[in-house]
Amino acid sequence: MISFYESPAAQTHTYTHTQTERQIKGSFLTIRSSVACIIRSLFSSSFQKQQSMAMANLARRKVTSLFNCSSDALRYSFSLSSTLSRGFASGSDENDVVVIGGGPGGYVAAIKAAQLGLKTTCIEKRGALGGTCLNVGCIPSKALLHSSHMYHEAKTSFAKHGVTFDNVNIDVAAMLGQKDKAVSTLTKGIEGLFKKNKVTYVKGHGKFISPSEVSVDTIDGDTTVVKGKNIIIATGSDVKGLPGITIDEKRIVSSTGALALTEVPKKLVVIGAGYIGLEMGSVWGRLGSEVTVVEFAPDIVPSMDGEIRKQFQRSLEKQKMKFMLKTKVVAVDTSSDIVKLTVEPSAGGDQSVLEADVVLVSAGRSPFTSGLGLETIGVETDKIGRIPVDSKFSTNVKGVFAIGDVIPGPMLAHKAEEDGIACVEFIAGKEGHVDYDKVPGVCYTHPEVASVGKTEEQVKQLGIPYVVGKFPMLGNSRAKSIDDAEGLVKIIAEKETDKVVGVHIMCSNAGELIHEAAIALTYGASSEDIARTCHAHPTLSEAVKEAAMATYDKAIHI
Ligand SMILES: Cc1cc2nc3c(=O)[nH]c(=O)nc-3n(C[C@H](O)[C@H](O)[C@H](O)COP(=O)(O)OP(=O)(O)OC[C@H]3O[C@@H](n4cnc5c(N)ncnc54)[C@H](O)[C@@H]3O)c2cc1C
Ligand SMILES: NC(=O)c1ccc[n+]([C@@H]2O[C@H](COP(=O)([O-])OP(=O)(O)OC[C@H]3O[C@@H](n4cnc5c(N)ncnc54)[C@H](O)[C@@H]3O)[C@@H](O)[C@H]2O)c1
Repeated sequence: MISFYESPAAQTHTYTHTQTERQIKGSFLTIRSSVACIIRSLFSSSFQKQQSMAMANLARRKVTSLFNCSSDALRYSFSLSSTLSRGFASGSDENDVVVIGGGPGGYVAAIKAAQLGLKTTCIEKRGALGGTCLNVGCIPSKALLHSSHMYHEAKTSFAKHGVTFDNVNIDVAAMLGQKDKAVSTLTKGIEGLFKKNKVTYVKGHGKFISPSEVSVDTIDGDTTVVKGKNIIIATGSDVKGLPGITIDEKRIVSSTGALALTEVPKKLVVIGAGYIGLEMGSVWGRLGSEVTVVEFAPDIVPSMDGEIRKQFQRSLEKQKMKFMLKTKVVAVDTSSDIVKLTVEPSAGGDQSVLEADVVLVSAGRSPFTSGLGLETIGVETDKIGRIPVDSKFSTNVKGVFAIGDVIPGPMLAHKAEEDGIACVEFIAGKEGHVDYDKVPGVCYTHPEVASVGKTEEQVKQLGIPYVVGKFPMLGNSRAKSIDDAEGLVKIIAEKETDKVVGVHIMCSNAGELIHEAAIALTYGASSEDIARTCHAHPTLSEAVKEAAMATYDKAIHI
């Protein structure tokens, strides 16, 4: 399934003012240096002539992108109207901005609002800041992924490097303790940032009583009313349950329970081969569980580039993860010590029974707005519970905004943060900018899989003539030197202009490598721009450069 996301802020603002200015400036600089190069080349060696050709090509492309972005600049200038909905507070109890929810969307929005000089209060009910991401999501899962990877490496790879020991054991309690320490350090850190930036923090459940008032049942048992000229809903998402399956967080767990299992289950069945299923399946698989993943769709991670996905699945299978694709769970029996799951083909057919000690339900997440009082003030939701917003993150109710997992778009922490910053910039009468087409996604398995921009399937569907350049990690000297050379870099560029439209990387540290691609896409770079950027040796990043060379010309080391 191909999904195209449209960022609210990208609907009218593909580039911010400064980006546009930089692009224009960059284009003129490139043209100037190209002209200088051409003049020089008339008198110089063939090497310099080649350089001038490249610069001329660069200039040609930059001019094309200059025209593209000048139309954005034009749109930008037409839409430069102040968006401050109800003015700013002046010395009263009323806030300029109230944020409901202290996750990556909410806490970042609150800090940014305070930095912009707005009187700001953030309401969070769980008693700790950081939302799903810090408390039961990104951070604890990455802590366990790291710990389990170290254990797995110690068991399977250290000896190859000459590091041997008599026995390797896993202490699950210590592993969970390390994870909890990472979480509490980070959540307390955000409280510190609130103090530093003078954000008022109210601990409790918030509920609208009017478009400018939120009643809060505090965790101390009191009730208070927080008033705001602008209110941002950043209440995030919650686990999407499946009909007939009751999550008890012991034997039938959501990601939250899977992050806190006190023993390694002998058999783990994962429902849903998305990010959570594959990351948490990897954690417990590395620690010794037999992992079977049941996926409704024909493929794992349906949004991933098809070619990368195939290699990724093979890699996970080598790690002994089993997949039952095009399969659905139709019944779960928990009446005995072993959980029994009845499964059948997604399209219907013969049933079979799977046994498990623990079942992880990871079939997606739903926007969370329960008990928020949206109906009291008339904020609309769509048929799957998301809050639709306009290009400035405003809901259908004036002065009420929404960001992060609770609105349409990728359910990712960094996207929620970008939403938060852009939303308060709009509230403050400035320009905000988020482009959902350039939000990187990373699956933190081993190898990691990271991508930004369009998949080959999407480019085909859009009918864009394209070229592909690939480079296998086997040809990368750093990957070989550390004996971790699984995977590849794949770059997709427009055939006519060489502009990069998608980058997909599978290798260890792909989640770090992807950001040079994100910058390339943001600045409208060509594959030649990436290839002609000097990359340090020996680094995994050289594989990105080589894939770029393979896109517009030829790679060297393959
Ligand atoms: C296991 C797991 C791993 C993940 N890993 C990653 C990852 O590696 N990278 C990534 O980018 N994303 C990851 N995600 C997704 C990421 O956690 C979310 O996209 C992100 O947290 C969304 O941020 P948010 O601010 O919109 O909402 P949330 O983080 O969900 O925060 C919303 C907050 O609002 C509070 N709240 C709700 N209602 C009220 C109310 N009425 N009053 C007061 N407070 C309220 C909630 O308690 C919550 O703390 C992961 C998710 C899970 C579950
Ligand atoms: N590394 C990361 O960035 C990261 C990590 C974890 C979670 N997340 C975010 O959290 C959200 C939730 O993650 P998730 O993995 O639960 O959702 P997901 O949407 O990534 O994957 C859910 C999977 O479950 C499958 N599915 C749905 N119903 C099913 C059924 N009845 N039986 C079998 N399979 C079924 C879907 O086809 C899909 O492949 C995602 O939006 C993701 O972006 C991100």
